[in-house]
Amino acid sequence: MRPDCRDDLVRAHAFSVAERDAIYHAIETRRDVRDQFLPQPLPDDLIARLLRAAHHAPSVGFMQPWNFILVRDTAIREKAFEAFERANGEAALQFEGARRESYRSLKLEGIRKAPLSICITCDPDRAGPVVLGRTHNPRMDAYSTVCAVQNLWLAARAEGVGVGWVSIFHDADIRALLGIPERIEIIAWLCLGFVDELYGEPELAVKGWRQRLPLEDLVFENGWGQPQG
Ligand SMILES: Cc1cc2c(cc1C)N(C[C@H](O)[C@H](O)[C@H](O)COP(=O)(O)O)c1[nH]c(=O)[nH]c(=O)c1N2
Repeated sequence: MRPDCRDDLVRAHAFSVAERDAIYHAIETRRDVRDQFLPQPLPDDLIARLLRAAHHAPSVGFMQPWNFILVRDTAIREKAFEAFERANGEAALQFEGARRESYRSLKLEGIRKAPLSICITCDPDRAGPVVLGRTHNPRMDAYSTVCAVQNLWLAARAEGVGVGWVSIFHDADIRALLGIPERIEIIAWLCLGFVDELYGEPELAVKGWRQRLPLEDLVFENGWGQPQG
């Protein structure tokens, strides 16, 4: 056996079992939160840890294109909620009949209830016009910013903080509300706060909107549509 194939060497960089389990626990119990927010403000040191987690996300060419706009102000959050309501009325009309009624019964934001919102943006110019890894796909900077969102979301789960992503807006409304320049892309509006409970499964699944797909149907091998052997 080659010495570098010894099991203890191959696994030298793995976490301990307890650490590994904690990571999977955070991943599997992370939830999108809409209605379970408590009003207590989040401590500054906790918010700093969440932002640090987000800032340690991978990014194309290490461009770190993100900014984080913290919105605690009640009047601004109220205006964001009004923007959501306008867009949500339009969204409901995309569905017909019972599905529309079902959509209307869902709560799809926690903007007013959560004590903190964070708008996460992407600056495409952060690292100059030519970015290592972005040349053939300009969306890579946005994808990087989404990685930051997910880091924050998982760290929040570990901290007992609920996060809800709200995307039912016209960008122009949020841009005007927060003074975001045209060249900056709005990636996410996140609602954050401590929670009184968390769903064990996605709320949309619990409420019958849509179920988790079987993983085996989504995994191919060596080509599109080829099931695993
Ligand atoms: C890009 C993006 C955008 C949105 C979301 C997610 C993501 C990734 N989600 C949350 C989404 O509904 C939720 O993640 C799924 O239903 C799965 O549930 P869990 O996140 O596992 O609880 C979401 N939820 C909601 O109530 N209103 C919204 O506008 C959005 N927008």
